[in-house]
Amino acid sequence: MSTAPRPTLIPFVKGHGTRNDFVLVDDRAGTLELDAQDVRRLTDRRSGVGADGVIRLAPSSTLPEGREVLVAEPSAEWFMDYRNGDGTIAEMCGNGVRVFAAFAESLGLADCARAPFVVATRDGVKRVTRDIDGWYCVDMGAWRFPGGQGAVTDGFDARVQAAGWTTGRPALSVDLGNPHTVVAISDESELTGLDLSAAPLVVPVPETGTNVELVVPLGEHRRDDGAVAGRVRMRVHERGVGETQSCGTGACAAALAVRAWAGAGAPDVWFVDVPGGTVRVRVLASGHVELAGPADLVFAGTIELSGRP
Ligand SMILES: N[C@@H](CCC[C@H](N)C(=O)O)C(=O)O
Repeated sequence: MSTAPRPTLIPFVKGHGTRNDFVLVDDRAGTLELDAQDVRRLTDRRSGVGADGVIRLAPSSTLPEGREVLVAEPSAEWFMDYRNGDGTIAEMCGNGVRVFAAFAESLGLADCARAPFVVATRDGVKRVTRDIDGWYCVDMGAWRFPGGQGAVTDGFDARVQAAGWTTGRPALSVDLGNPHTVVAISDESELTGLDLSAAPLVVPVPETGTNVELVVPLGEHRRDDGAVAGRVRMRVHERGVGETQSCGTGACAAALAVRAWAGAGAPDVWFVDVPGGTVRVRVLASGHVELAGPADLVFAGTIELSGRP
């Protein structure tokens, strides 16, 4: 075991995507070990930087999951090592991967307006581009309803009970690499008034936990280009974090669930309004789903990580 003291002054950049916020750490050397306690220290909103999660940028070759990705996609040089605020590891983060791309651009590792940036994640490869409005578009890959075709036919395979509800309501599980459970709320004032300070109960209890999206379908509208798009309002309680202002994989899950409930002929493009802004979800003919939205880097600093109890 090495006796060399690890560096305790960690430079970081703070970023967010529709106010889902992250501490970004540049570990191009691939030598920084962040444990769960470090993550909780970084994300603490009073004694740390404050964020929903931590994202470490590291060479894919330095992590087993990264090496696995490199076999299939040798250009996926950089790995998005995402951790929830409570220190747990999650497979994927949709807002995070956009912010990761903006961070990589700031380090000169990518130019998403010129060529897709190929990111290695625990959910495989994600390709990120930047459009003329400055939004980052991510091919999030394949998605599925774990309840199978039955879930699509019946529309539901689970029940969710939020605080104040006397009983569970029908919900749909959606797998975006990480787990989601989507429940529809009929009116916006009920959604606004919901107490999400505790995780809603989900039955059957998901083995590895779940992110819960509470959504109000807002109907469909014709856009200027003639295409029809759907709109959804959403609040989310994230596994390993609590209520957040936005969740990119959650927005994809919400759009996919509402589209399935709407039945044949439902639009492929959905705008998802979250407390922190709006993102766009597009269901692609390839069977993949695309997430688009802003990504902002807001400040940089250095934080002391020593003095662990
Ligand atoms: N905010 C993220 C999702 C982060 C991971 C999630 N909390 C989980 O544990 O699965 C997003 O934008 O997708």
